[in-house]
Amino acid sequence: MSADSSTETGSRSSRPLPVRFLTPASLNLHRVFEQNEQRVQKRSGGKIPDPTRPATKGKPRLLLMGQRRSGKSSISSVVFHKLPPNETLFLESTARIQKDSLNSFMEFQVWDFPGQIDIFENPAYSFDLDAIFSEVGALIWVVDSQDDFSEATHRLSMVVLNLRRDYPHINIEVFVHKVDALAEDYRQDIVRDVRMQIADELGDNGVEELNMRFHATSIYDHSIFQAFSKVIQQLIPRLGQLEAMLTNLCRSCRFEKAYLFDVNTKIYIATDSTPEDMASYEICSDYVDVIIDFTEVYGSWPRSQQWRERLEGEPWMQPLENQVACEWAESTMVLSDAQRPVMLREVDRFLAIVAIMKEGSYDKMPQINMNVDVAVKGLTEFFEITKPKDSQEVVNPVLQG
Ligand SMILES: Nc1nc2c(ncn2[C@@H]2O[C@H](COP(=O)(O)OP(=O)(O)OP(=O)(O)O)[C@@H](O)[C@H]2O)c(=O)[nH]1
Repeated sequence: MSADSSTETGSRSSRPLPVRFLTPASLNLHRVFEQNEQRVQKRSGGKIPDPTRPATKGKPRLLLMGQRRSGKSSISSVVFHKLPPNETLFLESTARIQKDSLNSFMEFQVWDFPGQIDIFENPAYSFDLDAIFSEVGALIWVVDSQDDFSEATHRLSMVVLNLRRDYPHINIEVFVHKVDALAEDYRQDIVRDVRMQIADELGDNGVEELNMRFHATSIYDHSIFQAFSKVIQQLIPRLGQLEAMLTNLCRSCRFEKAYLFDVNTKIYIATDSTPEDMASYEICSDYVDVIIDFTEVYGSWPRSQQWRERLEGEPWMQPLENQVACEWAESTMVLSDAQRPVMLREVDRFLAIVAIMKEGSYDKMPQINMNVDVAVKGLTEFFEITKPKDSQEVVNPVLQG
């Protein structure tokens, strides 16, 4: 879609909005980097992803591990291949490690491990641990919350004990999964139980610090995308600077909330510093869906194609040769219930800024668009600066029994 698809309903507020102009000076990223370094260290407890460390040297790898039928393949299929959640009922059990290379804003791989294989204990299999764990960005351990999870927590504890000496940098993320069957109030109780079981097991083995994060997830709502967003954000060097840019944009444009989305997966790779809430993520994520559906029907392509195919080919808003050239995609819509405009602006072929604006700010769209232009330039420069120098894939053969 090349044109602005702005629509507006309801009355506009006459109250003038103090929309500030961002200037190109805001693009002095090196200065911004320095200013924010301390703040980021404080917020992340000193654990900033270091772009030079081995885990992110090549294509970062996400490992999906856990018990049989815990939902690993379903998660991968729903998040990265747009499989409708109901269709995961027909997925077959994974027999071998499934390696998926994803061509997204950042190149990374997802390895789906068969639940029945215990790579540390099963003598029938011989694994080159270095080939598996040396390039890992995060190990995602999936626990089925609808099942007895004592075996799952025990196996995770064994994995942690086996990995901590040789691969201490690996981020371990625990997805307490299938929480859709649990009442809202009960979900955090289950997460707490899982956490306590793991803490007890590790404590019995002399490990006091529980160096992992827990997420309540389900493929039937947005929680799985939110959890993956957190996982991916750990892999982004200088995430704090991205957040600072979005916070700056929110202040200058009076946005309530802004996200930088990977449109293909609907993972958000950064947001501003205001507290995160599921509702705003859902609105923005659904808006990405609307725009994608709309462009499939009315976009600049000769025929409707799958989004994935387009991403692998031309940029998402590439105009046809015989059409008037457009430089980017943008869209604004006013939600009829809350009178709050939502806007989307393409950053590059993979990324888009999606923001919820304050009521009445639609009147200020020209200034807002100019500020967003500056932010887009800043983001483009950010990714240029932080692009890994040596992003060539390191091929590590994995021995399978
Ligand atoms: N209710 C519910 N069911 C889920 C969810 N995620 C996955 N499932 C179901 O769990 C079952 C097993 O899912 P799989 O993705 O095949 O599990 P797996 O961990 O890959 O299993 P293995 O390949 O045997 O290791 C399927 O019937 C899915 O539909 C979820 O969030 N909620």
